[in-house]
Formats: sequence, structure tokens, C-alpha cells
Amino acid sequence: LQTASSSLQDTFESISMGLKELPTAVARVKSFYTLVDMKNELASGFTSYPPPGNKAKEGMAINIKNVSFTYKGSQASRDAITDVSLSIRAGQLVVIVGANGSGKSTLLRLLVRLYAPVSGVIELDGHPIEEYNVNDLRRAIAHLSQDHKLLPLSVAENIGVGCLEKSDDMTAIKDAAVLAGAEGLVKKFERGFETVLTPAGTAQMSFNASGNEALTAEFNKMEKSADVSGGERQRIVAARTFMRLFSDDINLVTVDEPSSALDPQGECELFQRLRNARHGRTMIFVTHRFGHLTKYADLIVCMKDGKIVETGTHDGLLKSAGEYARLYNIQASAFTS
Ligand SMILES: Nc1ncnc2c1ncn2[C@@H]1O[C@H](COP(=O)(O)OP(=O)(O)OP(=O)(O)O)[C@@H](O)[C@H]1O
Repeated sequence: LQTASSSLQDTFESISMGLKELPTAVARVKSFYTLVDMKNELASGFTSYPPPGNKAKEGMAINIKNVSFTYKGSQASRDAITDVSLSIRAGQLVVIVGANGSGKSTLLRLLVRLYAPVSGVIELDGHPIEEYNVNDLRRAIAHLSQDHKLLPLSVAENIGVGCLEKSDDMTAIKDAAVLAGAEGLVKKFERGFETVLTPAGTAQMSFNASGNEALTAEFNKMEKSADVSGGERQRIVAARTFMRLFSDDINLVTVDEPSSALDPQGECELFQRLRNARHGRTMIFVTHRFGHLTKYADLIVCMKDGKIVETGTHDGLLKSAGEYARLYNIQASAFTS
């Protein structure tokens, strides 16, 4: 009687546990379908990119005129960016700096058409950004940010998705991994580039199968997870961008603080190799670490409270002793004083 009643109790407990999880599971399924049905708020234009006469790898010319933007539903007392105007010539290396919340990432998001300005105009290669077909624009832009995630795929596939034409080309994938400093961490894994990071739970071992050794071995192989550190994750994500740069279609490369978790050598190498991969394309970096980049920049843009407060080159801005010089000197003083 005792065995039977405790078994009955277990059964009820597992039913009640299952029921507790049911609403969450249903909500997840619902949010999946909401996402699938979600309409893109940014209408696609009809002009193909690059516009006739422009060749890929020539870089993208950008003209921003009086652009302001506020995030929908934001309770902030000021716009995320206010009345920003800026001209970037095709092929320039631009570095955007400024304090937290000054609008750097927002400006990049507008340039890659993740959002549309509330007012003002952004022109790419002479045409307003909204005139272009969005898919063409996406194909012409490589955007590397901290928001990128690893997908539940192999390391090779995680890198390969950067350039779909070459997604099976292991030589290109390995080259991209080397450029991003990710080859060392891939070597640590038993299955190398075939390792699946953050695997989706695809199988469940039933109680009855637990005595079957061959099945258990197969199951363990499938579900074994390999984790990476924050810096290692950033290296794999950067490798995806290098893979993307192997495509001849890329005209604009935007890089938003991709190195926060990298060690100093990794960060220095990443910036240097991204610069080397420019080949005439326009490249825009957002960074808080000045040393590796601003000295090479054709144009430094310094932002504060949603506005551009200064533009120029490293030497010029240091001489003018404004916001850029203030931020630079704070960093430099840590090493000189
Ligand atoms: N998704 C969002 N929804 C609402 N407000 C946002 C959102 N993202 C940013 N903001 C606000 O917009 C302003 C500009 O933010 P942005 O991320 O562009 O600054 P940033 O200069 O890139 O900052 P950081 O150096 O911290 O990355 C900030 O006031 C911020 O709080």
C-alpha cells in the first residue's frame, strides 16, 4: 500500500509540475508565431544597390542631413540623437567616440537601416536610404556589434553564415577564424570546427533506454555542450564578419564595440586586421578605446548628449582641446601619470 500510494503521489506531483510549465510553454510557442508573422515596419524601396555606376568595393559615400531619432515608447526627456549632420566620403575610415548614451550606436543603427530617422535625410551614394531595396542594402553592409549571438549550429556554420556563397568553403572559414584569432579556441575542441556550441536540446533519453550503451554513447555525443568565454564568443562572431568581408558585395563595414571582452592583444589584433580588410570600403567604428583606432582614422566624430560636438583628425582634435581631447587624456593619463 505504501509503495502504491507513494507512486501515486509521484504521479500527481509530476502532473502538477507539468501543468505549472504549460502556460510558459504555450507563451513561448505563441511568441514564436508572433515573431514569424511580424511585419517589417521599414518599407523596402525599389532602387537596387549599388546604384548604376557604382562598383562594389568602392566604398559607400554617406551624407547625413539634420537627422533626429527617438526610440518608440522611450520615456527619455531628449531624443536619442538630435539634428545630426555628417558627410563621409567613400572609403573613409571613421571612428565615432563619446560618452555612454551619447547616441553612437543609434547613429550606426540608422545607417544600416535597422531604424528610420524621425526627421532629416540619410543619403547613401547619392540616393535617400529609403529608396533602396532593403535586401540589397543588407547584402552591401557588414555590421559587427555586441548584440550578435552564436547560433545552435557548428562553429564552422556559425562562421560560414557570414558569406552564404562560401558557407561550405572550409578554407575560407579557417582563414576567417585565423583573422579573428579564433583558431586557437577551435583547436581546444575534440570535434574542432564541427563542435556545436549552445546545442538546442534535440533529444531526450527515456528511462527504458538508459541500459543501452550504444544509444547512450550516441546521445551523449549529440547533446554534449561546449561553452566558450565572453571573449571567445566575440572572436567567433568577429570571424563571421571576416567571412562576410570575403564577399565582393560589401561596401560599408560598421563595427560597434566588438571587443569589450577581448584581452588587450586580441583587441589590438582585431582592430588591425579589420583595418587591413578594408580594401577601399567605407569603415565606421564605434569605440571607447581610442589607442588602436583613432590615430588611423580619416575622420573622428565625437558625440555628446545625442549631438555631434566635434569632427576632425586625432592631431587636430587634440590641438583644439575639446571633448575628444578630454576623453583621450583621461585614458592616456592612466599610463603616463
Ligand atoms: N532600444 C532603446 N529603446 C529606448 N531608448 C534607447 C534604446 N537604445 C538606446 N536608447 C537610448 O538612446 C540614447 C542613445 O543610446 P546609444 O545606445 O545610441 O548610446 P551610445 O553612445 O552608443 O552608448 P554606449 O557608449 O553606452 O554604448 C540613450 O539615452 C539610450 O538610453
